[in-house]
Amino acid sequence: MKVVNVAVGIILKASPTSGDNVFVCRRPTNVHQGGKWEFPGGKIEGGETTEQALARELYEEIGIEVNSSMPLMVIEHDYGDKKVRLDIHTVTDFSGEPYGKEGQQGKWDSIATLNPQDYPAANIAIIERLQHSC
Ligand SMILES: Nc1nc2c([nH]c(=O)n2[C@@H]2O[C@H](COP(=O)(O)OP(=O)(O)OP(=O)(O)O)[C@@H](O)[C@H]2O)c(=O)[nH]1
Ligand SMILES: [Mg+2]
Repeated sequence: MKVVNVAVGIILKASPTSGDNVFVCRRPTNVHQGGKWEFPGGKIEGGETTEQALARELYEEIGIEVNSSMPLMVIEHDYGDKKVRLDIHTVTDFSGEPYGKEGQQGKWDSIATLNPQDYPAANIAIIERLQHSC
């Protein structure tokens, strides 16, 4: 099965006033892993670098402009119906206020209390990594 390459952004608030420090979105019900929460991002298109895809997807999906990003980890996961390779980057330096630009739900949430069950299975390792470093 072909692997789908995906750029994923962990959008971190520089100085959170409450515990809410990461921006997450809800996947529409009619798509792969629909209804689950996710870190915004999407498929890397032919000819794009991961950084270019990340910047494009984050502008399209949540309306922010990425100024810089840092590679965090890569996860490969086989869902049975689909194989994905997630190239995950943290983004702390961006312009604009993120929102669900495609009509999807979007919110700031607290890393410490993210529930992996609300996310696609590939995200369990991401959430563990984030929770162990905060
Ligand atoms: N964006 C995103 N995708 C994820 C995450 N975890 C995860 O398994 N995926 C999977 O990565 C794949 C591609 O992501 P996507 O559906 O956002 O791609 P996209 O924005 O280009 O969508 P489109 O092709 O409908 O425009 C999906 O199969 C999705 O289930 C995550 O945290 N964020
Ligand atoms: Mg997407």
